[in-house]
Amino acid sequence: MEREKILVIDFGGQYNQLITRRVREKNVYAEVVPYKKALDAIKKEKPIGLIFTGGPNSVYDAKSPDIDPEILDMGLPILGICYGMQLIAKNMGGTVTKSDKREFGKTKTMVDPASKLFDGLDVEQTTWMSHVDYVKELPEGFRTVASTDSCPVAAMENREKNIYAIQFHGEVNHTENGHEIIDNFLKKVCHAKGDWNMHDFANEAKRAIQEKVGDKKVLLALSGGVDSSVCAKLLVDAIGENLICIFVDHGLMRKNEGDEVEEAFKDTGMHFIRVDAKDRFLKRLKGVTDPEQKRKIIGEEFIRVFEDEGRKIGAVDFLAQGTIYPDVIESGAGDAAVIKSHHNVGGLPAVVDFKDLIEPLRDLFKDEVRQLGEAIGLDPKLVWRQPFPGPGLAIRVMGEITEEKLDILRDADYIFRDEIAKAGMDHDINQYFAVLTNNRSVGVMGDFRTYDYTLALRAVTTSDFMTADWARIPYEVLDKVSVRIVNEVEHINRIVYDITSKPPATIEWE
Ligand SMILES: Nc1ncnc2c1ncn2[C@@H]1O[C@H](COP(=O)(O)OP(=O)(O)OP(=O)(O)O)[C@@H](O)[C@H]1O
Ligand SMILES: O=c1[nH]c(=O)c2[nH+]cn([C@@H]3O[C@H](COP(=O)(O)O)[C@@H](O)[C@H]3O)c2[nH]1
Ligand SMILES: NC(=O)CC[C@H](N)C(=O)O
Ligand SMILES: [Mg+2]
Repeated sequence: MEREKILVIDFGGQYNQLITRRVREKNVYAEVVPYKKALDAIKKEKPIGLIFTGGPNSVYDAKSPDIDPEILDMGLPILGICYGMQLIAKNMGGTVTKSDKREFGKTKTMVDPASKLFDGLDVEQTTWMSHVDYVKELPEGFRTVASTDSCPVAAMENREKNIYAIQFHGEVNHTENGHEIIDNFLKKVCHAKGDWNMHDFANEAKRAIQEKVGDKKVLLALSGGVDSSVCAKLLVDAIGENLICIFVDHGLMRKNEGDEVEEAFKDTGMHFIRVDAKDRFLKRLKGVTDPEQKRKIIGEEFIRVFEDEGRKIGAVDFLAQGTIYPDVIESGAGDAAVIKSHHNVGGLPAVVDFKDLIEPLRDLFKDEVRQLGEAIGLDPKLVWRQPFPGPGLAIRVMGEITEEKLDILRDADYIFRDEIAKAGMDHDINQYFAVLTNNRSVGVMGDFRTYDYTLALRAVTTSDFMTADWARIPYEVLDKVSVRIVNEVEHINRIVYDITSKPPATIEWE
């Protein structure tokens, strides 16, 4: 049976993957397609509808991304968002112009509930806008179905042609009823049944893996974290004994973590290898202080370890990794800016043993990965672990990495995690850890002067790790953590709590 699918046509917007995710949340499968490949993809995939994304350009610039006009005549339901709406207007005979003021942020919007898009909603809505260009004249056959004080056409529709468009971003949470609007498009315009779920995703991912791998061997980079553990389960279900899991103990793990990971996979029947690579990682990181340089060295060294292990096994064609969407986007995929280079993104180095990468989770957000883990029956302890970055404590020791600093950080971090668990907050806070800053300050202990490190505590709440808020940990808990750490861990005499959200900060400090 053909699965219902929505294609999200990418014009370079920041929220494209978020759009696909909103669609998947409504139990309709969706995937992003670059605009240049849209026509081919439509013919091949036979979607039930299209969504055109936003984008940074202006439609009237000659060099801007455009749509193949044939697509607008195929009779497929279309939802244009922002740039996507402007493209529809331009291509169908309307006009788009630059406004003299930018409309940005939450905006009062009057909608017409008689439009299928706004069915069931009140006339007055809050939407989230981010644009300077706007549709000045409607294309023929369209009518206005929403407006704001400064934007006469905040949404338009052509019922006969099943083409709908919104100037605001319905995919972001700041648009009060964005979920309903997208759901209306799916159910009332595309007539989606909405019967897709993570079990289907798992089955298709397994089938794709089997097809790609055949009877060859796959080496999985397994950290014991959520993403690679979900990958391990998916792969072992798909290819059984042809899967070999390599856990690299790079000496940058948290206290006791290496043993815990080994314990978790020991009796699963999977082929599991723990590699002690501490010396080679620390040697390469010696004297390195720049965060991006640390990340690049670690990413490269990981691959070299996998290669060495692959050679020992012989004839391993594929390297699998638990790369997920936020890793990809923050490392600067497509036209997005590089925030930080995640160690596992950027593809394989030019000279490498492996023929290809297998990354079945590349399109998913963290919480979707967890849903998938639950759907395929992964141990809940693994599904609900807090994430831990591949470069490990290397990016939590500011400045140069030494064994002494790593040990200080491990002990302090352990106490912080222990107290959070004792306070029963380990499920409410999505990620929490300590950072050893490169700052020293003067203190007094037992009548003596100390001149020691400042430790920072970081704790955040988030569902997708793309944005995050700092966790409101009660003072009493922070107090306990602080007293314990300065008493139990030598060389820390001052503790600060990080109260920045993401953005503008990131979760990790480097
Ligand atoms: N110590 C390690 N040994 C082997 N592979 C690793 C290690 N650390 C990271 N990786 C690889 O890099 C990928 C990305 O790391 P990342 O930390 O984002 O994911 P994870 O560890 O699987 O899950 P989580 O985000 O929950 O920690 C992992 O999925 C895994 O394939
Ligand atoms: O595997 C990883 N390799 C990396 O290089 C990396 N950098 C950040 N992280 C994790 O990603 C999430 C978002 O982190 P940031 O807000 O610091 O970018 C948080 O969960 C971070 O712990 C990484 N994970
Ligand atoms: N976010 C967008 O898609 C912006 C579209 C267009 N560049 C504008 O400013 O109106
Ligand atoms: Mg990890």
